Amino acid sequence: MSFDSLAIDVKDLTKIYPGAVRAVDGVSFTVQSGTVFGLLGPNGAGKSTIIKILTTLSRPGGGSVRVAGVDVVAEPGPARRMIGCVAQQSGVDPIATGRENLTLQGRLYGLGGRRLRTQVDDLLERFGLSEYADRPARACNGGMRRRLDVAMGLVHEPHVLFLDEPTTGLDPETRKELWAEIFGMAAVGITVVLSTHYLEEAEELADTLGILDRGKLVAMGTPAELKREMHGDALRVELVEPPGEARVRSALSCLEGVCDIVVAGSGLSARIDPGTATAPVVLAALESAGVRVVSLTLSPPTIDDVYSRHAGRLLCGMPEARR
Ligand SMILES: Nc1ncnc2c1ncn2[C@@H]1O[C@H](COP(=O)(O)OP(=O)(O)OP(=O)(O)O)[C@@H](O)[C@H]1O
Repeated sequence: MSFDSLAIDVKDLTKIYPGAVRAVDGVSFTVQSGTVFGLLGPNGAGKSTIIKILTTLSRPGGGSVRVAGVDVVAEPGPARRMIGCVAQQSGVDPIATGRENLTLQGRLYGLGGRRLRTQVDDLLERFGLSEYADRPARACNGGMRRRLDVAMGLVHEPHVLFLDEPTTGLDPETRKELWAEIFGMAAVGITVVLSTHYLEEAEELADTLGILDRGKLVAMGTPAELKREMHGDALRVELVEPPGEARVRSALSCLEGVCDIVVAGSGLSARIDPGTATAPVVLAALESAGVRVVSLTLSPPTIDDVYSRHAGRLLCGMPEARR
């Protein structure tokens, strides 16, 4: 398949760090051009390592990676021209103006002359940065600086743009504006690879999601496909007091159609199938075990349920991921 349709092709990717840390353990996936791919996973799952390999900043231990048709290990130089990268840490020079930051970035890619000037002007306007064109970037607030970062990632017109947690720390309005930009990029054929801790953002933006856990790709599909794979309904129960996990598990784990039991404080969640028939059975079992219930809700699976199913062991390690 040509890179016109396949922007990323990763086969059996492995990276082992000293100390036998299998940061990436046999990961394979493809991303179609002009789509948004969201990479999710708890801390330490291997997201950054994969992004570093795909952007030529780290060499894989094994496997192959092609970005826009270019083998990133054999041809890192040409690969770099195909990709833009917006790291978590801002790459903006606070002393340089918005225009100087963009121009310098373009020069690093060998651009110059009228083409670069036009490109810089277009980006300043498109990202609402005209006001900062001739002012030092330190005058930008956090949201503006992030926009400038993203604009810098686009200055050489890459085929694939990598965004590592692009909206962390942004207010909701600025976050939504950046989402609109990301949709716009995909609409003009740029492939976007996004790593995020915000499940809502991943669901909203990504055409396809990959969920990583301990270096392995444990699930991949469109948000709708991933939710469909979850049978039954999500049950959420608010309890009068924290019940003790062992007590809840011994009451529920023998019931047919109940799985994925998670107890957190005075909250209990589980997957039940079939939903409406099993909910009364769960209530009765909790009551018999002396666990008092305040309320119970039943809902179709959400992306949070998908995530906790595949990578739930560390959900409490990334509380900001919950909506
Ligand atoms: N340079 C390194 N040397 C040794 N181990 C490393 C190195 N970089 C990452 N690791 C380990 O590799 C594993 C994957 O780390 P990675 O940073 O890729 O995960 P992540 O999913 O990006 O996590 P986070 O969301 O916290 O950034 C972790 O166990 C991490 O401790």
